[in-house]
Amino acid sequence: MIRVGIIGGTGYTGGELLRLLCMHPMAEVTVVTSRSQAGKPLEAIHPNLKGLMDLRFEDLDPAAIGDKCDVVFTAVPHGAAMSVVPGLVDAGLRVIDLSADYRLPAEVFERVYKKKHLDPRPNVYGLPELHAEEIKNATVVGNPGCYPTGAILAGAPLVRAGVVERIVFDSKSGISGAGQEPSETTHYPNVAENIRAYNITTHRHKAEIEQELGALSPNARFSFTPHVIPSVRGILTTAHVFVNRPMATEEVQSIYEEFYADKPFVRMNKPSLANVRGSNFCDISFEVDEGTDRIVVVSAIDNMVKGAAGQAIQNMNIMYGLDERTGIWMSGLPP
Ligand SMILES: NC(=O)C1=CN([C@@H]2O[C@H](COP(=O)(O)OP(=O)(O)OC[C@H]3O[C@@H](n4cnc5c(N)ncnc54)[C@H](OP(=O)(O)O)[C@@H]3O)[C@@H](O)[C@H]2O)C=CC1
Ligand SMILES: CC(=O)N[C@@H](CCC(=O)OP(=O)(O)O)C(=O)O
Repeated sequence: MIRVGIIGGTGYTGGELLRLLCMHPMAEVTVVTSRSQAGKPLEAIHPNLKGLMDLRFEDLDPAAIGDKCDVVFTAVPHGAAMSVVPGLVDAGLRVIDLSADYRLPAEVFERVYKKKHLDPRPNVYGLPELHAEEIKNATVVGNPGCYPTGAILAGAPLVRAGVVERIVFDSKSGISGAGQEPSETTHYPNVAENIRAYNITTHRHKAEIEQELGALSPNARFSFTPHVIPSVRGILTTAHVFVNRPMATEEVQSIYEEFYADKPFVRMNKPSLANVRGSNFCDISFEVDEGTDRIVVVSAIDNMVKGAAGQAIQNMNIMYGLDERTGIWMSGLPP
């Protein structure tokens, strides 16, 4: 059994890690930390866990966690993770960080997040469909952001094929992406029956998209605009892909099928938030805009699963030599 710790277990992604790990046959959660709820049972914050996990929230003590765990998920805000990760690594633990602290090189992080990086180290970008080999042996994995997961998976096959001039990503997210702390933007009357674009040209996730897709084709250009929609979960991304030569539907289809041939969590399937809710799938489809230089690619993920906790468990499976589907394959054990 892999012994698992969760730092920040009261939050949305911490709760989602707990929900999914209940179903993992090779992992056992042994420690869950919280600054605000230490001493209380998990079900005080996550009533869905009643009768499933007999644990209490604890204070964060890296040495004690080192004795009780093999791997730790840090599910805390940006900037907070890099304060705790060095202590966890010193205690002999492997870390999968759900925040943005280990996704970008320190100098890029400092420019984008306008914060000093306290723990610069080579980053392993935890998108298994692109980086499984590096993830296998990593000590610290930077789990991707939710928007970049849907955007990169939508664009990567055509970008790697060398046909892309430019992609404009237009993404719509459910409000759980903003975390459990209430705010004016998450207040029900401001979300219900409403759609809002924000950080229209400047969202911090553009740097992750540029890092990953730019590595596949250095001259391609990328734009990204996020929106919040009145849903709790899910991100639908429409990628307007401008290509440098005419392409037939059959050619695009075979580029996607080949790229994702052995990637079980990416399905060529009509994307809708309902089809991926609660699952680790990224569904993708496309349409060639005949007579123009545009191909429209659409992807859908659950931001809390493939965009966060599910992908983090997929990374853990790869780090421990398990089938990457273990515990997160909806029909139980992989065949
Ligand atoms: N929500 C989503 O869809 C996604 C989120 N992420 C990222 O994952 C991380 C967690 O997100 P999410 O679960 O939504 O966040 P939440 O705000 O829901 O939860 C974060 C938890 O971290 C703890 N915490 C808050 N501040 C600090 C701090 N300074 N030091 C230590 N612990 C702290 C809090 O628990 P307590 O006060 O009890 O200690 C809180 O419950 C974030 O970095 C987020 O950006 C990534 C992908 C998707
Ligand atoms: C709707 C919403 O507010 N979304 C968040 C992204 C959440 C996320 O998962 O990204 P990180 O892991 O990088 O925080 C935002 O735009 O900041």
